[in-house]
Amino acid sequence: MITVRGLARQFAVRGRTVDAVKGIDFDVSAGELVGFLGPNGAGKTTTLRMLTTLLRPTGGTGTVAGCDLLADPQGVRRRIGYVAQGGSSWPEARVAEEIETQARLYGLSRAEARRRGALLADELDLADLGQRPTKTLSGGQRRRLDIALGLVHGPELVFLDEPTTGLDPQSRANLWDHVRRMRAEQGMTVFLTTHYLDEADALCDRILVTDHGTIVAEGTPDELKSRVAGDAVTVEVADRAEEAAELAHRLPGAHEVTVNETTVRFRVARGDTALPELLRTLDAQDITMTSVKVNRPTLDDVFLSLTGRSLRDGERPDPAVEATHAA
Ligand SMILES: Nc1ncnc2c1ncn2[C@@H]1O[C@H](COP(=O)(O)OP(=O)(O)OP(=O)(O)O)[C@@H](O)[C@H]1O
Repeated sequence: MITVRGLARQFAVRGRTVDAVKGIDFDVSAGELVGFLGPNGAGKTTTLRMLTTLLRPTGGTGTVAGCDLLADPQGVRRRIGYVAQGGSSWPEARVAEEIETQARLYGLSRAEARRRGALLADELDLADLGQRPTKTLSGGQRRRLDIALGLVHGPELVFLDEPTTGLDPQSRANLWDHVRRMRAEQGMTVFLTTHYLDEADALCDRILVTDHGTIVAEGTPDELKSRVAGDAVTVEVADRAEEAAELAHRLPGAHEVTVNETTVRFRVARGDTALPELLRTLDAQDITMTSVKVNRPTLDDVFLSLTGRSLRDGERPDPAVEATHAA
């Protein structure tokens, strides 16, 4: 459904070149729900705008929904849905009217637009809001309307740009349910960008992890997590942390042992089975353990091990580039 090879985009910013996307390759099969995960500024939106033909690549080739990205952008546009970050509804229009109007813009007959609008409103819990002006909707309702508008012409492939940014946890979980159901019922292919690890984990069949304009890893959430070797164990001791770390180091399979003041951290294949032994050895040496925590690997650990940074750090954008955006 999507094939890209060497896809690249450069921007000229104040006499210098920004490589927003640096020649990426990937494939998405029909019916897959794929997440494009990365921190702010990684190149997610730029990639999405190229795939939806809103931005011309400066390098590479691609086929989207069976049409060549460069030779047949109109064919691509006809076959896809795109839900941008900011949404695309007219503030004064009523919800039902807005869905129908956009369906008509895609060439559906009035009857078909009405039928399709009612179906989507039903599926996305918008049926009771049909007469409300779109400007009065809550964040979650508005995102559901945005998605209805992106799907109104029955696309085989839909792109969602950070669909749940700014929503509360309840609305996010609700929206995930809707996306899953619509995918299951309509057999669509979904490609979404996100910087939420839990979203990628809960929703996606497969994840492409991106950073600084390149793809640094890809796989199912479980495959990616299994790349990080073992559980993360964090032990607090009353004192003598260096000695505790030495003892932790001797546990079978323990690795990446670090000490920070009274905290000892390490990784081990099974944290739950390693702990009783650690407790015994600490006890035998009269070292008091005050707390302990075992964490299963997360996608953030994957990102950290691949890039040396946490996705949660929230990188500061490049000020020169930001200034250009604002201008
Ligand atoms: N029109 C533009 N002109 C100049 N630089 C740009 C432009 N659009 C994006 N960039 C730069 O390209 C890089 C990638 O930006 P992009 O918006 O694709 O990242 P992102 O991963 O979508 O981030 P976010 O999660 O914040 O939306 C950033 O350094 C950004 O500042």
